[in-house]
Parts: sequence; structure tokens; C-alpha cells
Amino acid sequence: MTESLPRCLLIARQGPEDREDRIEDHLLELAELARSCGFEVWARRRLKRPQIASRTFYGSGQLEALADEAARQGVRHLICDDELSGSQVNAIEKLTNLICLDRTGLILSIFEQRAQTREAKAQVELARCEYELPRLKGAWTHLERQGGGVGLRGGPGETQIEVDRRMIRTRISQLKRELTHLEQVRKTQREGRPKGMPRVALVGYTNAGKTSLLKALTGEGEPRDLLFATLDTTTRKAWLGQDFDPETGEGDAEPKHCLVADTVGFIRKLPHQLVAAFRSTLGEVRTADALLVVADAAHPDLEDHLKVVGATLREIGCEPEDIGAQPRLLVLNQVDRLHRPQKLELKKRHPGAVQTCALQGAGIGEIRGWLRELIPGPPKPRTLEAWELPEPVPAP
Ligand SMILES: Nc1nc2c(ncn2[C@@H]2O[C@H](COP(=O)(O)OP(=O)(O)OP(=O)(O)O)[C@@H](O)[C@H]2O)c(=O)[nH]1
Ligand SMILES: [Mg+2]
Repeated sequence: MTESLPRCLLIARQGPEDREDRIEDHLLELAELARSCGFEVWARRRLKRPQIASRTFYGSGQLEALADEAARQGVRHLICDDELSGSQVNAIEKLTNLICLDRTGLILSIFEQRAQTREAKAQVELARCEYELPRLKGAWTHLERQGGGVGLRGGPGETQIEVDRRMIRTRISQLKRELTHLEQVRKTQREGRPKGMPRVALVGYTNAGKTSLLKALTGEGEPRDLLFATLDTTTRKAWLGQDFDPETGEGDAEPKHCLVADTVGFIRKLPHQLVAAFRSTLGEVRTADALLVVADAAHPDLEDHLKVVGATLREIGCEPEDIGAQPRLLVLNQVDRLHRPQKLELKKRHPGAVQTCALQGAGIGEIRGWLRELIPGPPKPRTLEAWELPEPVPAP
């Protein structure tokens, strides 16, 4: 007998400046995250609030009404798209009698479920510790209230917080030491890889089809329709064919290869604790000779996704404007889900991109051709596209 999945209710705040459709999109993405974490989504709600309520973020009136509705439907979890403080989570849980998770907490839970290798596990635990540390106060307020009478400083609660904080800080130091060691191991492995064979990293928004492209290029990889299916970097050898014209006899008959690394996906508001903790895994991206930036071309938020990818790449130290910056190829994947006019429109918007369908192998030959060019030397300079550049600062 299959156990039924825990049901959850998703909410997001809509401020006066927020467009309704954008908040809906964010809720749809949150629903995908919840599904990837093992929840069944019962409902999504936009809560219109001109101002943030400091204690409960969303305001007690709306939350109480939702809690009644959720209780009648057997919903136990409330997942919020907004980043909440520990004391806000506590106040919401008390008011609604639901288990409350914010977006960062949800993403961390997915990463915890997926982490397989020692390195991924250590990275995720580090991110979890960094996330919990500032939240401890909220979690322990019930003890603080029990603590010390008149004239006493602190009390049992406060002491407990201090003990907890110290334990977490000690664990953070241990994990950082372990990760520095693992980063060194990774660096040595990289240096030991065959010379003269370019290393290419697949990067992009989660669920865009990076692992599917790894499979199309190298024959290996397990694509899954889940957000953050891939956490660990996998590197495989890809056959790139040969630059040889049998009719004229021109070119190089020697077959060419490169190494392709699949990496963890990016997402809007990727918790900064995770970006920091995944520095060593993402080192594969920083040190790659070239990047294949993969996007789901059929996603309605394609352009936003590209901006998130551009910004996250900058955050991990890949600046497209730098001298000697890695060449990048934009791979617009899943074009089998688009009609011809949409593909033409996309071609106009991103003329330098390759349009692919990783599942059927369309466009893979073009990627191979681009990768072959990397071998004799760096490809020609290219004009940067708008999504790679920082957002312009609005005029005062
Ligand atoms: N229709 C269609 N589906 C695709 C294509 N490429 C990938 N998919 C599907 O998209 C889903 C995600 O594919 P993955 O390759 O796992 O995506 P990913 O970017 O590695 O995702 P994460 O590792 O979770 O970040 C899977 O269900 C794939 O079958 C494509 O070209 N066309
Ligand atoms: Mg993947």
C-alpha cells in the first residue's frame, strides 16, 4: 500500500508593487519545489498585504481564516514563498497550528533529501547550520520567558541558546575544515585529468535539461522531472567527432573529445547559504574552459531564468566581461515544445544560441561543433547578451 503524501498549502505575499501574474508564477514554482520535496499541494494563495506584519508577516486575520480552511482539509503544512525570521515562523505556527516552512527552509530540505556524497552532505549541513544559527533565538523564546526572575540576568533559556549557538558554531568550523580538505582533493583530481582535453560545465536553471544534455553528449546521466535532481557534479567524456572532409581530405581525421561536467541547478532566490556552501562543487564551473548555459526555452519565464543564471554565475565568480572569461554557449533546450514561429522569435532574440531537444538529439551536432572549436584555441570574441549583464541602476 502506498502512503499518501503530506498535504500542504502554499502562500505568498502580494505587496502593492507586485504584479498578480508574477506572484502566481512564483507560487507555481513553489508548488514544483514542494512536489520535489515530497508534498502534495492542496492549494496556492496570494495574500494581499500592503505592509508586512512584523510578528506574523502576513497578518493574523488572513492566516486564521486559512488555518480553518486547511484544518478542514487535513492539511498539516504551510509553505511560504517569502523569507521569514525564526520568530515569525514560530508565531505563524502558534496561530495556525500548522507546520510552517519558508522558501529557504524548503529548498534546504530538498537538498538534504538529495545529498548523496560526503561532499554534498557536508555542504548541505553547513548551509543548514548557517540558516538555523540566527533563528535559534526564535526557537528558544519559550525558554527565555521561563528564565530568571527579577534581578537575575539571563536564565535557563538564555543559557540554552548560548549552548546551542556554540554547538552550531563548532559544527560550522568542523564542516568548513572538512570542505576545505575536500576542495583540495577535487583540485588534485582536476589537475590529474588528461591535458589538452577541454573541460566544459553544464550550468543553468534547475530542470532545464542539463543532465539530459549530458546524456545526449556522453551517453551517461539520469534525467528526472524534479527540481534539484542533480546535486553532485558528475564529469564524463564526450566524443565530439572530427573536423575532416573526406572529399577534399582537408582537416584533422583524429577524433576529438572533451570532458563535460553536470552541475547543481540554479533557482530564483537560491539561498545564499547554499551558494556559499556549494563553493567547492561550483569550483568545477569557475575553472571550466567553457560553459554550456542550458535553459528551458519553452518555459514562460525563460528570460527571468536567464537573468537568475547570469546573476548566480557572477555571484560564484564567473564574470563574462573579464579578460580571459570563459566562452559561453547558450543552449535553448526543449524546443520540441515550441511551435515554429516561437522558435523563429527565439532565434531573433538570441541569435548566438543553439536550439536543442536533448531527448531526441536535435542540435547536439551543433554543440559538438562549437566544442570542437575549443580544442585548438579559444573561440572568437563575442558580444554579450543582455541577460549576462548586471541590471542597470535606476536613475535617482
Ligand atoms: N520535452 C523535452 N523534455 C526535456 C528535454 N530535455 C529534458 N527534458 C525533461 O526535463 C526534465 C528535467 O530534465 P533534467 O535533464 O533532469 O534537468 P536538469 O537541468 O538536469 O535538472 P536538475 O538537475 O533538477 O537541476 C526531465 O523530465 C527531462 O525528461 C527536451 O529537450 N524536451
Ligand atoms: Mg540534473
